[in-house]
Amino acid sequence: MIGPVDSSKIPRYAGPATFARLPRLDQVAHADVAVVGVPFDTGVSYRPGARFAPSAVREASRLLRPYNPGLDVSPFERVQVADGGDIAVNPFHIGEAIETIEQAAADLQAEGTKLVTIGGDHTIALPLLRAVSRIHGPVALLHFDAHLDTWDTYFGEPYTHGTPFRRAVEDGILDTEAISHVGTRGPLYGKKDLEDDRRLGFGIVTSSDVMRRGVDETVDALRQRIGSRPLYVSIDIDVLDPAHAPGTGTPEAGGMTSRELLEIVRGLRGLNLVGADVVEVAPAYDHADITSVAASHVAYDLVSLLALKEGQ
Ligand SMILES: N=C(N)NCCCC(=O)O
Ligand SMILES: [Zn+2]
Ligand SMILES: [Zn+2]
Repeated sequence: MIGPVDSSKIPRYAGPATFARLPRLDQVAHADVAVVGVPFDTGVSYRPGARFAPSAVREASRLLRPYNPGLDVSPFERVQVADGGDIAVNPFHIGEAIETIEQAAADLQAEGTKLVTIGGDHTIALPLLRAVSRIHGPVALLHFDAHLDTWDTYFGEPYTHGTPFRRAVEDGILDTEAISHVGTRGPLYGKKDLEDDRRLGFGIVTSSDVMRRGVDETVDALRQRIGSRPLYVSIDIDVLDPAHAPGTGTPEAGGMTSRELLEIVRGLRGLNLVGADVVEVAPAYDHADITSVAASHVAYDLVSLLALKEGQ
């Protein structure tokens, strides 16, 4: 196993950044888990800039340490984890970008590598789900987000960051017995948004539900719905309150704390996780790397969950 650069020997701020100072994919014979950037933000409806998230999150991940006490695992000793670099996506053509992302993710997964991707805007969840469903069939989905992202079109366009999960249901790549939004809040276009969303099969745990029920009850309910199904986790960083994640494109007041999000993610231990993404970090709106640090820690916990599962 090739682990991260030892920060007790080489200062953690030295050298080019890979996620958690891990080796690059081309420096290992095989990776069980890869962290891959998808610098694409052509699908946004408001503030742009998520294309810069992969490099900002890598920079913010320099302080991650190799033992994860929250999950009692040293993920980089348990399985080979590597930084897969960025997928080179066309910023001028959303349709082509979606195809490139699906193919790149499918190629990596064909080698037996599980992916944690760093967006990019939420458009990228669609091709990533398409790629995992090629292997696993329809997957359960846990979607952490202030937004539903099940709207139909924006300006007549079907592929945007507000529409990936409607397209995914239409594609038949989600197991609609087990798809949930977590952290939903904020104004909608109309009540119909919620009716359409329910008709697609989604369950909703709002941000207020999390606050009222607490982490443990929330986790229990989510786990029951998911069972042993293959599970994909998509985390829009705007699920966090703007106080915890100012650096994002469509912020909504009244969100979860980063502590709540991390605890819920850790509560997914033992489930059949097959892939995950962390999207919508927009570094230009960030302050003191608050958002990139939160995203790097969430990604670290997702990698740890995969390491626990893959290293069995
Ligand atoms: N941040 C994501 N993924 N979607 C937000 C879309 C909200 C809107 O423009 O109405
Ligand atoms: Zn969102
Ligand atoms: Zn979203």
